Amino acid sequence: MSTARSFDEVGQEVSEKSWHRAKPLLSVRGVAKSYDGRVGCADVSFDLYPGEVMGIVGESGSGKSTLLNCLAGHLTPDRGEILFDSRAGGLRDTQAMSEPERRMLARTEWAFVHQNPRDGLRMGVSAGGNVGERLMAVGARHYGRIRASAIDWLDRVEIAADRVDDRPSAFSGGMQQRLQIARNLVTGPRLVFMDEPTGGLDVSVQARLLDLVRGLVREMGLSAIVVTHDLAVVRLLADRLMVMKSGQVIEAGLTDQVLDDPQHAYTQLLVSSVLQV
Ligand SMILES: Nc1ncnc2c1ncn2[C@@H]1O[C@H](COP(=O)(O)OP(=O)(O)OP(=O)(O)O)[C@@H](O)[C@H]1O
Repeated sequence: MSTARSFDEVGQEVSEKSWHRAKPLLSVRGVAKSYDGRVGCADVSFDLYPGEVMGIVGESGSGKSTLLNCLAGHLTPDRGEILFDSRAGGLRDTQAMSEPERRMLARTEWAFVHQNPRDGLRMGVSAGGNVGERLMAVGARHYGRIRASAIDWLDRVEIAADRVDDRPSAFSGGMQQRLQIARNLVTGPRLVFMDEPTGGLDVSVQARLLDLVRGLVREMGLSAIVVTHDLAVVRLLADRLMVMKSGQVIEAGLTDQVLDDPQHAYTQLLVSSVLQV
């Protein structure tokens, strides 16, 4: 059997190596998930590099959430492989991990920002408690330092220190979302999954939140996977983009390239429908 590779394969490998100069943080190969025969997502493969933000766009029902939940370990794919280059144990097959190992990964190296802050916050616990308990979950014990860290993180997400003892239910939607982000980032994760992070917010609140997220992602060198139906969100946040339709990735590439020169008719429709608004 010949082991020779085509010119394209070698060229792609060389250009990826020189472009990223790093090992992928997350490698996804052939991930598929169906619900009683209905396709959720099918045969999705990509690499995510350290410090890179990948956007996933597509219309409602195209499989974005199914894919994100498979990647984050909330759903078990029917097929495929998800490898994560963990700080603790090097390259790990996330599906082969035990449940406690996966929970530890989710607390330390991963974060998940839900569309609805209520799904990612403890509404009965103070703002400071929401942030501080994440530090306690990874071993912090000194009350003064935990509270100081919590106040520092509230400041980073533009929540005044005098709101530290208020419950999230006393916050606006935008503040709740910023608190959810603080709670997720306080432990210094490497990979953040975001499901429609600006969904359900007013346009002006969305813009401010996006600016904040973009600043934090850059400052912390985070890798992120952002699911959205809003092309403005990916334009601002994502380095690369995958477009999904009926569970399949139909187009992928650098965000500006895909949005400025969409190749697939469906992507062209998505882009032009936004331009007409
Ligand atoms: N729990 C479920 N049971 C059965 N079918 C499901 C379930 N969740 C999703 N699906 C189906 O899988 C397909 C993909 O849905 P998914 O929610 O992943 O899409 P999406 O792009 O995230 O949509 P939206 O933007 O509306 O959240 C759809 O046909 C949907 O009906």
